[in-house]
Amino acid sequence: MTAITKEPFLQVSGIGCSYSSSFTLAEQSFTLEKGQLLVILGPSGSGKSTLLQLLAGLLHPERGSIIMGGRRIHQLPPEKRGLSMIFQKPYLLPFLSVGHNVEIGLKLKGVKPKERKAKAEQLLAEVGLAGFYSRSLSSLSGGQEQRAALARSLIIEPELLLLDEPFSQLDPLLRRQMGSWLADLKRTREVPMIMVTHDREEAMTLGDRFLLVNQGKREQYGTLEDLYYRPASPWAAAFMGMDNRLRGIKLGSRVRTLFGELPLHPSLASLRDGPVQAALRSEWLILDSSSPVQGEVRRVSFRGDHTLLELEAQDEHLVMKLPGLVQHVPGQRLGIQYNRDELWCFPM
Ligand SMILES: Nc1ncnc2c1ncn2[C@@H]1O[C@H](COP(=O)(O)OP(=O)(O)OP(=O)(O)O)[C@@H](O)[C@H]1O
Repeated sequence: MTAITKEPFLQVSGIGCSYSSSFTLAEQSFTLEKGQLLVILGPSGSGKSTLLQLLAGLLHPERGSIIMGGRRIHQLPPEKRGLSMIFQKPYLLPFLSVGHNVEIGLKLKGVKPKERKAKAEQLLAEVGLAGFYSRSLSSLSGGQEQRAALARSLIIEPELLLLDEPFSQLDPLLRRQMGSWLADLKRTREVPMIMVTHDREEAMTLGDRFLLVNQGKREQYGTLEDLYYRPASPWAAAFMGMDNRLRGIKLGSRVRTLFGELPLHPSLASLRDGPVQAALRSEWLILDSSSPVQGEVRRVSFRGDHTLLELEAQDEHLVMKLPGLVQHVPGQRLGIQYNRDELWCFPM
C-alpha cells in the first residue's frame, strides 16, 4: 500500500530576486501549515521585507514557486492571492471612521452595508475594540490603530497573513500586549502567518518556524530549539545570543576545552578531528567555588532580572548570565563550571 503524504498548506520553493546589481535575495524555500507562524529574522538590510513582498505579489519573483492551499499563486496579482499584509504603520484612512476603515475590503467586494457593519463589529470585538465602530481614527492610540488595521486585514478572511514588523512603532509594554494578543489570534483563527521582526524576544514568543536570513542568504531554517541550541553557523549563534566562543580540540566524540573534555553533541559526529570553536550560551555557565577553572571578573552589568558577568579565564573571554542582582566586583576571582552535558561546536 502506498503511504499518502499530505502536502503542506503553504509551499515556497526557491523564490528569489535581485534589485539590479545592488542586492540579491538568494532562493528561499520553506513550508507552513495552518495555524502556524513563521518568523523571518535577520539584521537590517538582510532581505526580510523583500521576501515578504515576493510572497505578497508586490515584487515579482525571478525564479521559484509559491503553492498555497493547492493553488499556484506566484504568477497572480496581489489581490488574487488570498492574503492580507500588515505593515509597520497601520495606513488607515483618516477621513473614515474606525468601522468604515475595517469594512473597506468587503465594500470593494460589493457586500451590502448591513452585512459589512455586522462583520466589522464582530472583527472589532475580536481584536479587543468592541464598540469602536463609529469612533474617529483620531481618538485611537497607536496600539488600537494597529489592531483596527488587523481587523481590516482579517475581515476578508485571508488564507495567509503577512506581517512586516507590525509592532515596531509601539512602546515595549504595548508591544508585549500585542504579541500575546496575536498569539491568541493564531490559536483561535488558525490563519497561517508570516512575520518579519528584528525583535528576538517577540520572535521566540510567537514563532513556530524560523527563517534566519543574512545578506540575502538563508543562514538557518528550523524550530526555535534548532536556532537556540543548534545554530547552523557562528553567525547564527551570535545572532541568537550565544555569547561565548571557546577554543577546543575535537578528539572523536569528545572536545577538550578549558572546562576539560566534554562530550560533543551527537549530531556533530561527522565534524573532523582537530581545532574547533565551541559555542556556549551565557546561562550555561555557573559559579562553582570547587571548579579548577578560575576566572577574573572584568565587568558586571545589572540588567534588571539578571546580571551579566564578563570574566577572563586561561586567555578565554567568558560571559555569564546570573539571575537577579549579584554582588561580585571587577578583580574578584570566581570558580566557573559548564552546566550542560554536551557541547556545540563549529569547525575552525
Ligand atoms: N526597491 C529597491 N530597489 C533597490 N534596492 C532595494 C529596494 N528595496 C530594498 N532594496 C535593498 O535591498 C536590501 C534588502 O532590503 P530589505 O528591505 O528587504 O531588507 P530588510 O531585511 O527588510 O531590512 P529592514 O529590517 O531594515 O527593513 C537592502 O540593501 C535595500 O537597500
